[in-house]
Order: sequence, then structure tokens, then C-alpha cells
Amino acid sequence: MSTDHFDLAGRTALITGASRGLGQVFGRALARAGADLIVTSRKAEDLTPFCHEVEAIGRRALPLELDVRDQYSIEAMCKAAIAAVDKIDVLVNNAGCNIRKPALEVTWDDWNTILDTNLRGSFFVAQGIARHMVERGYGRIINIGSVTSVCGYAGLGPYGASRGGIKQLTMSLADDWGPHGITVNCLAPGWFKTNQNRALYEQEGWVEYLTDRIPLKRPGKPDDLEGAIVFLASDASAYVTGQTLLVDGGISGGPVKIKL
Ligand SMILES: NC(=O)c1ccc[n+]([C@@H]2O[C@H](COP(=O)([O-])OP(=O)(O)OC[C@H]3O[C@@H](n4cnc5c(N)ncnc54)[C@H](O)[C@@H]3O)[C@@H](O)[C@H]2O)c1
Ligand SMILES: O=C(O)[C@H](O)[C@@H](O)[C@H](O)[C@H](O)CO
Repeated sequence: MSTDHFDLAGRTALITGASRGLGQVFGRALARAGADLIVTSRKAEDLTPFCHEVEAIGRRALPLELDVRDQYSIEAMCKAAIAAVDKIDVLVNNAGCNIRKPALEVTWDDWNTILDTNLRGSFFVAQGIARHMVERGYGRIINIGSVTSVCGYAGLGPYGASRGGIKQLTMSLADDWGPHGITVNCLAPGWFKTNQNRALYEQEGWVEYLTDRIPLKRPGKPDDLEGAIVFLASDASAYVTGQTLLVDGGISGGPVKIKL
């Protein structure tokens, strides 16, 4: 197979939650592979430095506001995105959040915040953009899952439920939209150092504890996610849909809880 199958020149990718963290990792990788970007954040001005970075690579970056917990914000963003460009080829449903708490302390509001953001938000953004993709008969939707899509961890009940839901949603949407030329896959990262889990990384001994449980014996680096996002966004994955690709150094298949 030619490496051209990974080329994203002429494609446009929309990435939610691109003001920091993994959203920017995914955007950077797609832009380097040739894609122009639409990037979203709750505050458009938070996207300015990243848009300049993308433009410096020679690609376009259109910033749009989006709060994935707000139905009207999703509808407005989808309308604006579709109106602004000829076509949207790739959607990366990345915006997400976590509130890490023992299950006995989880409140009604905690549950709603996590599930509304990670699961309901991803579904309705996908639906809005898929309406456009269905008309064109082409699309690549990449839902960001997690190692918690396939593993259970204390303190991550609602978060794990949202990520398990994303894995299931991926399979269902792949079946819904496959006949329209749209693939839907889930990229599930392991434990990367971002704002979301900064508190864990700052705990004494956490990195050593984590490393001990990862078969590849190191935490993930942003670069580790680049190949997987470009693969799932490009024609290299044309016959792959409904799948969850774990990029986690093997932790989901390794000694997750016990060391023998
Ligand atoms: N860091 C990891 O190890 C890891 C592992 C697996 C999955 N994830 C997932 O990857 C995604 C990116 O997380 P990250 O690690 O970069 O953390 P992060 O907190 O740095 O980024 C989360 C992004 O989502 C945005 N966001 C949150 N709530 C939103 C809302 N209501 N509307 C719009 N945007 C909203 C934030 O503004 C931010 O841009 C999340 O969905 C997260 O759950 C992260
Ligand atoms: O806040 C947290 O406990 C962490 O951010 C987790 O959610 C992980 O980062 C990740 O999702 C595992 O794959």
C-alpha cells in the first residue's frame, strides 16, 4: 500500500475541545498530514494561539465556539462549520471532562456534567456533522474514548460509563452510517499527562505506579497518538469501522489492577 493513503491534503477536519491538551495533539497531527482544520472551544479566543500554529504549518484553521452541553450551541456550530467550508471530511469528537470521586460521593450534578459532556455532546455533534457527511456520501468520525471504555477503575464510575458508552455508540453509528460511506471509530488513549489528569501526575509515586502497570514501561507521549489519529482519519482505514483502537502502551491488556 502506498503511503499516499495516509495523505490528508485537501481534507477538512473538525476537532472539538481544541483549546488545549489532546485536542491540539490530534489537530497538529492532522494538519501535518495535510488537513485544514475547524477547531472549537467554549471561548473562540482560547483558540487563537493554536490557529496561528496551524497556519504556520501552512494549513487553514477556522475557530468556532462550541459548548457540547448546550443543544443550541451544537446546532449553531454545525451550521456555521458547514456554511464556512465546501466539505467536512473528518470529525474528531474530543471535548470531554472528568470529575474523579469515590462512587459514594458522586452527586447528581457530577453525573450530569460528565455524561452530558462526554456522551450526549459527542452524539449530537456527530449527528449534526453526519447530516452533511451523509449528503456527500463520505466521512470519517473519530470518537475519543479511553482505557476506561474497556476497563473499570474505582473513582471513575460516571466517566467510565461515558467512555464505555462512547465505545458502544461508535459501533451503533458505524452501522447507521456505514451505508452512506461514513466510518465511525473510537480512538481510546491510555493515561496521558494533560489538564484532565494533572492532579494524578502531581501525586508522589504516581508515574512509577502507572509505569509498573504498563507493558511498554512508560507513560504515553503526545506523539504516540499521531499515527492512530491519521490512520483513522485517512483512506488507510477505509475498511475499518465500529472499532475501538486502544493507544495505551498495553495497559488495558496488561496487569491493570494486580501485579503477579
Ligand atoms: N489525558 C488522557 O489521558 C485521556 C485519556 C483518555 C481520554 N481522554 C479524553 O481526551 C479528551 C481530551 O482531554 P485532555 O486529556 O486533552 O484534557 P483537557 O481537559 O486538557 O481537554 C479537554 C477539552 O475539552 C473541552 N471541554 C470540556 N467541556 C466542554 C464543553 N462542555 N464544551 C466544549 N468543550 C469542552 C475543554 O475546554 C478542553 O479543550 C477528553 O474527552 C478526555 O476525556 C483523555
Ligand atoms: O481524570 C482521570 O482520572 C483521567 O484523566 C482518566 O480519565 C484518564 O486520563 C483516561 O481517560 C484513561 O484513559
